[in-house]
Amino acid sequence: MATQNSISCAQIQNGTTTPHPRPPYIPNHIPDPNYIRILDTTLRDGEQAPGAAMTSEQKLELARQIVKLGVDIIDVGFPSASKDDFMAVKMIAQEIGNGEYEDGYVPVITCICRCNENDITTAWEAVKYAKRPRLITFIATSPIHMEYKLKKTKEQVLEIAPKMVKFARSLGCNDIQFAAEDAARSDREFLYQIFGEVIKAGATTLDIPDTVGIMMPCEYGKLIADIKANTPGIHNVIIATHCHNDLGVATADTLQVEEYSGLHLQPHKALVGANAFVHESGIHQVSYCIPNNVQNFYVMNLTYYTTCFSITNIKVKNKM
Ligand SMILES: CC(C)C(=O)C(=O)O
Repeated sequence: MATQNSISCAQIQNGTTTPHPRPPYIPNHIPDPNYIRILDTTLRDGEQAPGAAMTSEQKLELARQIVKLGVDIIDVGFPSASKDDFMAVKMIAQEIGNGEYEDGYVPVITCICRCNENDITTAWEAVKYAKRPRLITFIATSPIHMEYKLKKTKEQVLEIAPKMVKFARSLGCNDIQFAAEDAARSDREFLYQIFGEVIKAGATTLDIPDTVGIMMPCEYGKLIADIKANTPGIHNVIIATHCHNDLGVATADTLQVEEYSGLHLQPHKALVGANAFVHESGIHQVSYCIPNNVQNFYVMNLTYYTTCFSITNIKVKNKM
């Protein structure tokens, strides 16, 4: 399978390509504070872009290419969406999820499911064939989504989320990513509360999506920082970012995320890299920061990884 490990922030900062040893996989903890897990969601969120539908065979073929990048986690579909997507997840879990990278790492295979028993059971039936299966279960937490899409109150959502995480656990899944859909437009206090509850229920990763790509970089960075500072039990889980590019600011958002994670952009990145708009005569000096501690953090389909890995994974979503 893959020919190289994932990259570390030190590598990005130095612009080197020397493989950084991948730490052992523990669902809710990354033993090396300088290591950042990469989740590729081309086959799930990428495929949800209008007009981007793939057959299960095409998804399997693409999954065979994606693993060559050495990504840690692959989000491969939405099994409840269709029989074919169920098949795609199952086939990828069986083949790719039982393979091994050259460094001995077995990639995590994941898929999404709404916070209800049917979706979770269906998703588990599809993904459980992988050696390292993960479920991403999500529910909307913003007022607009809860009122008009879910037609549920905050209290109901707060009751459902931990209950469904426990349900997923009861099926035998010990790697559960909980996503607060539309987190960017959600009430902060509510986020701290629901995240605290799903951690207690057994979630191993918290996923904080800017679902409609609405946030400016400083706002997204502040959201992550606030969640880190205020969520009970946050040190027992991994934080996952998930930026959409609807306003064309996913790269900029990622740069802010960069500040909190200590994961730095390669200097030659077009437009935003340290070398952009700088010439050799030496009059433009650009400072470069040393990474902070980045324990328990990973990034997901961020645009500068799309540059590193040549994955195009930008999607347009219908707005609620
Ligand atoms: C379901 C979640 C993870 C999502 O894709 C989003 O909110 O953008």
